[in-house]
This record gives sequence, structure tokens and C-alpha cells, in this order.
Amino acid sequence: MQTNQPEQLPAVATPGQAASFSPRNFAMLMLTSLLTSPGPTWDLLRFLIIGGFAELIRRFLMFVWSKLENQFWITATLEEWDRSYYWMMMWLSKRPEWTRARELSISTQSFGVGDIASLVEGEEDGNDQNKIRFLPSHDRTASLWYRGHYVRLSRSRVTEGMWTKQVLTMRILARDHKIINQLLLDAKGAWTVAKAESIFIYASDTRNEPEWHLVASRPKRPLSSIILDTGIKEKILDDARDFLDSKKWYTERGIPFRRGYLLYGAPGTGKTSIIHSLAGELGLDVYIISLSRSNLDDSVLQQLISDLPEKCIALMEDIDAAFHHSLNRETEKPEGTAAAENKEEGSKITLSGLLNALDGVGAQEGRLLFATTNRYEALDHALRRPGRMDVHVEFKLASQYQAGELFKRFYKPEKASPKKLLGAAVADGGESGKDSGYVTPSEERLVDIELPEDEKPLPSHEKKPYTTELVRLSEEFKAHIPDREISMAALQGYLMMHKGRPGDAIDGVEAWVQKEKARREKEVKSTVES
Ligand SMILES: Nc1ncnc2c1ncn2[C@@H]1O[C@H](COP(=O)(O)OP(=O)(O)OP(=O)(O)O)[C@@H](O)[C@H]1O
Repeated sequence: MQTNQPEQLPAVATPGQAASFSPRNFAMLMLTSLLTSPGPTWDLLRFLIIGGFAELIRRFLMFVWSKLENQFWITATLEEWDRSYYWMMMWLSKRPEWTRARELSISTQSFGVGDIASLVEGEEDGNDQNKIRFLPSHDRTASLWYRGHYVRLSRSRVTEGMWTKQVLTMRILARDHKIINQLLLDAKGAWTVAKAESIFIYASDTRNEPEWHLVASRPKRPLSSIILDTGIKEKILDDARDFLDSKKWYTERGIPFRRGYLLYGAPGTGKTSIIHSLAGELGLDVYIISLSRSNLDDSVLQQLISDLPEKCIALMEDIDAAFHHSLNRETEKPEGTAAAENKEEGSKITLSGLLNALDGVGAQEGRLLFATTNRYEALDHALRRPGRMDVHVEFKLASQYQAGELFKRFYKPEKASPKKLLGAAVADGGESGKDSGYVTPSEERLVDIELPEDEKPLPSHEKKPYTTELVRLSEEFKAHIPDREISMAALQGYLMMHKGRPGDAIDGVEAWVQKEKARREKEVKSTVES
């Protein structure tokens, strides 16, 4: 059979046919002879042509099928790190379907909102941080009904560079697009309710594409728990509120709608704490920009700042630390010094890069920037100037007033149940002394309701010194604290050593203060020397 092939081929170009030769005739002739002639080579070619044709038909049918499917299914893909992913995962974790599912994933993740877990049957409620949730399994398709629509869900892991992220794909059998909006709104609504009790903290991932990731959620810290001298926290809060309400005012005057706060002063005086507390009070998320990160450079910083959401708190802690010893254009460290070496290993951002990122064209509007530093004088004037840092607030070491308030807060009794508080005005009104949260003697007398036997007040000799006595003890305590020499963090640390024992805290305070002063002096001396 093989010997026949060479004899057939020349027939294509016989002199008689040469007159009607055209590329089309030639191709047809070749195709006909291929499909009809015998032999293994021709069999193979035939197979390839028929197979190719079949593949073409398959693809066409797939195309038609996907077009048809698209008419009836709405598909949405949600990627981890995006907020919508967390809304949906939290919403899904509360769906009853998973309690009956035969195949499911178990998670103790909180999806940013720690205290809203749907409890697994049999689990006791309480302060357990690891509440269990059921979720659809990875790489399996799960289904549920939502408002009369059939929904198919699949979770998968996608690897991009060094990171693996989860992707949730939702397909809803519906023609009207509104249903997906409704589902997202429901999920977002449930999440927002839970979020009302928390603040969300985002940090940047600069290893791959620079982008923001949700890294933690914290319970809101009441502003009254931050003890500062009269009026300071109210001043910051009012200013921030006023700014957030003034977008139109800024736009009309052509002033960039941004506000910067520089909180400076000794370590442990409440700079970071007040920022988190304000975030809770204003309902804003916190975006932490760590300027000292080794892989942060000017362009990455610029992108991160321009990617901030419209209303948020951008937090730059220890803003001076990014530039080794000083954030000052004039200060150049000689080659080979420890500082110069530090720069090699540390942040690659420059002062002009930071200034550009803060108020260049790409800088986000509407954001509140909070920067903290322990070294106000080391900051370049360009960075401190209004427009970049509009409000400068000094945080000083503890005054006697602050020490006394901290003492009262620390030893105040556990919050009484609402029933016990009926008729008792527990005032909470700022530095006037009302914001300490403890019950003053006159208020105490107002409690005059019939309590169940097991909740009856203790006889006076068993009563803990929490009211008038607490005030007296706090006066005694603060008398031992020298004004502006000890940080609030150090005072808090000392009281922690005497948790539940205010008397012991007073007895040991004098000796502790002397030790603390000596430690601080040593610390200051070694800083000056270095
Ligand atoms: N004014 C304050 N009122 C109540 N608690 C305070 C105050 N200052 C500090 N603390 C407590 O001390 C600890 C440290 O405070 P924080 O981190 O806010 O200080 P900081 O000024 O940011 O310090 P650093 O400059 O070292 O970052 C926290 O646990 C906080 O509760």
C-alpha cells in the first residue's frame, strides 16, 4: 500500500489539469485525495482533520451553552482581602444550611467581627474567642436558597506569587440582576450591625502588589477610658467631627479635603490609644502605614496612600523612626555610621517621597491622618507645617489629676446590671470628675429598689471600698505621684501588679515611684549619650 502513494501524487499536476489550476482547486484536490486514499499517514491525517472538526463543534456548543447559561445565571466572584468577601463569609457562617450539610468546613475565623458567631449546637455562650462556625467546603459546590432563588457556591484557593488567597464564587439562578445587589446588601447589613461594636484595622501588603488587607478587629475603646488633661480629647474629637462634616466647605474654597493630626510626646502617654478610641467614636477604620518597613519605597507609599478609602484614619506611628535618627532634610549621616547602615536595611522612603504622598495629586481626599512621634523636634518643618499636620497635640507624662482618675477607673466596681442601676445616675461627663464611671455617694443613695435575695447588697462590713472610699483612696494615691514624671502606661503597669488590691497599691507606691524615677533618669542619660 505504501508503494502506491508516490504514484498518485504526480497525478495532481498533470498537464491537462495545469490549465485550470488555482489554489482553491489544489486544496480541494489535496483534501479529497487525503480523505479517500488508503495508508497509515493518510489515516492519521484523516483522524486529525475529523478530530479538529469535532473539537470545533464542541467549542461552538460550549460557547452557545455558556451564552444560554449567562441568560439564566448571575455569577459573582469575591476575593479574600476585599470587604465584600468578609461580608459574605460572615453571612454564610450564620446560614442554617451548614448545620445540616454533609460536607462542610469548620472555621473559628471571626471575619473581622469577633462577637457575632452563630454558636454550634451544644457550645456554651461566653467569652470564648474561638467560637465555631460552619462554612461551605473548599473546592466543592454547595447550594442554598435565597429569597426563592437557587444559589450555588464554591470556595477555592488561588495562588498568586507567594500568597494564596481564597475566592468565593456565587452563582444565582435569576434573570434579574437586582437579586445579587439584595444579597450583598443583606450580607453587608448583617456585618455592619456586628461592626458597630468593633473597629477594623488594615495594614499594607507590600510584598506583591501593594494593597490593603484587613488584619484585625478590636472592640471599640470608650473615649472616657483615655484620661487626659481637661478638654484635650474633646478638642480632637470635635475637630475631627467638624472636618468630616465640612466636605462642601473645603470644596468651595479649593482647599484639599484632608486633615492631619500630629500627636507627640513621651512614650506611654496615650497617643496610640486615643487614635483607636477616636476611630470607634467616629466609626472609621484604621489604616496603618508602617514607614519603617524595609520593603516600603516612595512609589509603594504613594500607591498605598492613593488607595485609601475616602473616609478613614490613616495612622503613621513613630513617624520619625522611618528615617533612622531623624526626619529632617538637613540631617545627613556620614557614610559608614550606624545610622547610615540602618538606612540601608530600613525603609527606602525619602522625606520628599513622604511629603508628595501626603499631599500630592494622588493623595486621597477625606482622610484623617494621625501621626505619632516621641521626637517632635526631630521632624522636618515641611512635614509639621499646617496643611500636612494641621493639629499638633502634646501628650505629657501623667499629672496628679490623671493618676487619680486612672486609679478610680482601675478599681471601680464591675458594671452593675441595668436593674440595679434603676434610679442610680451613673454620670459620665468628662474631666469634671464625672467621667470616671464610679458611683458617687449621693448617687449611691438613689438605689432604692427591691432586689432578689441573691442580689441583695452585702452587709456594710463586707462591702468593698468602691465608692466614697474609692475616691478617698484615689486622693491618697495621687498625692504620692510626682507631677509629669511618670507615664500613664507605667502607672497602669504598676496598678496591674496590685489588681483588686487598691490598699496594697497605695502602700507600695512611694517605693515604686522612687524606683521608677531612677529608671527614667538612667534611660534619659543613656539616650543623651547615644
Ligand atoms: N492617657 C491615658 N489614659 C489611659 N490609659 C493610658 C493613657 N496613656 C497610656 N495609657 C495606657 O498605656 C498603654 C500604652 O499607651 P499608648 O500605646 O497609647 O501610648 P503611646 O503614647 O502611643 O506610646 P508610644 O509613644 O510608646 O507608642 C495602653 O495600655 C494605655 O491603655
